Amino acid sequence: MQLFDAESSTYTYLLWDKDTKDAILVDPVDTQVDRDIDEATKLNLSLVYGVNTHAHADHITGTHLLKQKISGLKSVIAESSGAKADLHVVAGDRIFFGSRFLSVRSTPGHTKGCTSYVADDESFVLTGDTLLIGGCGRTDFQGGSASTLFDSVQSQLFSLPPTTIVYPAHDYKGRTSSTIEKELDSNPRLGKGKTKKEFIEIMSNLNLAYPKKIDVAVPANMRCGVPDP
Ligand SMILES: N[C@@H](CCC(=O)N[C@@H](CSS)C(=O)NCC(=O)O)C(=O)O
Ligand SMILES: [Fe+2]
Repeated sequence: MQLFDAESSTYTYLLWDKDTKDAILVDPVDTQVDRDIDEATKLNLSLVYGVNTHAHADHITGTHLLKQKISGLKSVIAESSGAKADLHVVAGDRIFFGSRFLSVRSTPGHTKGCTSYVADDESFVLTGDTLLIGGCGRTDFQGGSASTLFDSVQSQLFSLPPTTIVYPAHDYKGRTSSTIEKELDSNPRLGKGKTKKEFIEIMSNLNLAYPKKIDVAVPANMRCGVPDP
């Protein structure tokens, strides 16, 4: 299930095993944790993990609040993020919920710890801010690198089956999903025909304002969403 936070344009994903009802939330937002828990409760699910694709810069993750509200729930993030969590994952790991799992792919570039999570049957991939619909995450802070992001997308995401559905952590234009094929064919920043040199040039001329909450969000997210003491 895809859930949306309008303030930060963030997509949160609720995934579950339909037999065991074990469930996980990927990229929960602090202000939406009660909504997320309500959705899980309505479906009689048991939340086992709160997973982040990276230490977000634009909002505080909901993993800290989820841990406070759901007994036994564990937070998860990539070891390479340097952020605190109960469980640190590396490329090739599997995050199980019931008999279903997500495979961990390391996709640095937007941040140095960015991770994408691929469904066990490769039917979809949660790309975080690495690959957005018709775009990609910015590379101008948190150890970002356009060269690294280009390599991550080419090697770790464009190698997935063309039919794999792309579910990003954000969209700012109301779009909900894409596919690997569509992004390969027509992503204007790094789709077919775009060289790494062209991509680096594009990324160095985005001229985006810094996220409004960056100074609060990044330190909190490095503590798994614990707000400033
Ligand atoms: N205006 C928003 C922040 C928008 C932004 O910078 N988005 C990030 C993803 S959140 S770290 C991004 O990578 N955008 C790429 C793009 O091309 O838009 C705010 O103030 O929070
Ligand atoms: Fe981000």
